[in-house]
Amino acid sequence: MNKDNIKLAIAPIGWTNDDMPDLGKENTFQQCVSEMALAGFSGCEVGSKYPRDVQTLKYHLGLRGIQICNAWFSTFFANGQREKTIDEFVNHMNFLHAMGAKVIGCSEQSKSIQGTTKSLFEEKHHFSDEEWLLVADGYNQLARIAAEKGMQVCLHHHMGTGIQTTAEIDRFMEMVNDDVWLLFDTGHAYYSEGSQEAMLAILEKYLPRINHVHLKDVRDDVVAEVKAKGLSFLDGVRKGAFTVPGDGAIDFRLVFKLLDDAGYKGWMVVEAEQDPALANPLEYAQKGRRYIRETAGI
Ligand SMILES: O=C1C[C@@H](O)[C@H](O)[C@@H](O)C1=O
Ligand SMILES: [Co+2]
Repeated sequence: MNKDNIKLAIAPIGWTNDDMPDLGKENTFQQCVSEMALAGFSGCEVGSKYPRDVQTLKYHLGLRGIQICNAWFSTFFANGQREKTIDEFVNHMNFLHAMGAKVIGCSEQSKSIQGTTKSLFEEKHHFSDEEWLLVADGYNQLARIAAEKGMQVCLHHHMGTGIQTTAEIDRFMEMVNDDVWLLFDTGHAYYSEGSQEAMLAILEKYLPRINHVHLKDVRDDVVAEVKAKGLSFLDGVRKGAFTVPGDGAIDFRLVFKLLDDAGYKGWMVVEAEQDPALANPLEYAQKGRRYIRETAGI
């Protein structure tokens, strides 16, 4: 890949899991960001253990040559919580802006089952026409607010949410304005659609609308178990559904080629939540970094 176009980051969720804070609770913020730098990354997203004071966070990241590229934001438009979502979004955006990030990765969490014990493949919510209108209108509004700060909003399609499948991503992207972008997550696309081809089809279709990329690999045998036993999203994470690029079923050479051919400019973030007691975060960060060097040439 063209190394002038790409910056490589890693998500802190491999050290301490924000969805299940008991996973990796022993890992400290400073250990996490030191190991990110040691593994060869120059950026990261924001985890629950990070200091939220801008000066303190900049100080610790500056020591290690790490930049903040994005932080997850949950929206609740379909639930009718428009004003509350927008108020919280403005605070979140201002924090990210102060940290120098350019994108704000959002996930529509109304009726999401990602943090519940519900069966991932059997009990997911499907938005009604009315809910879709609320979501699209809300995201158009967030994009307008972000543009005033010179920032961009992107939607994180996610397992267990109302915007998970190819059809749901299509519907969302058709309904929103062109200044709402897509955060493409390889792992969630593969997990949802069940094949490399379907995952790549989403990437190819939305290349001009993708402004942030999460690189997650998937272990097929764990996904099969989640399906067969009717397990939840979090059960799957604990069992190791996700891992770093090069350690699962996805052939990332095709992902990198599509992005490179399209002239993608921006961050690629290794994001591989699994149990840190089973997958040493530094070891896996190094493994993912090595694979990217060998396959993307960066
Ligand atoms: O971007 C993400 C953030 C996490 O909190 C989430 O559950 C994970 O799967 C993901 O893709
Ligand atoms: Co992600």
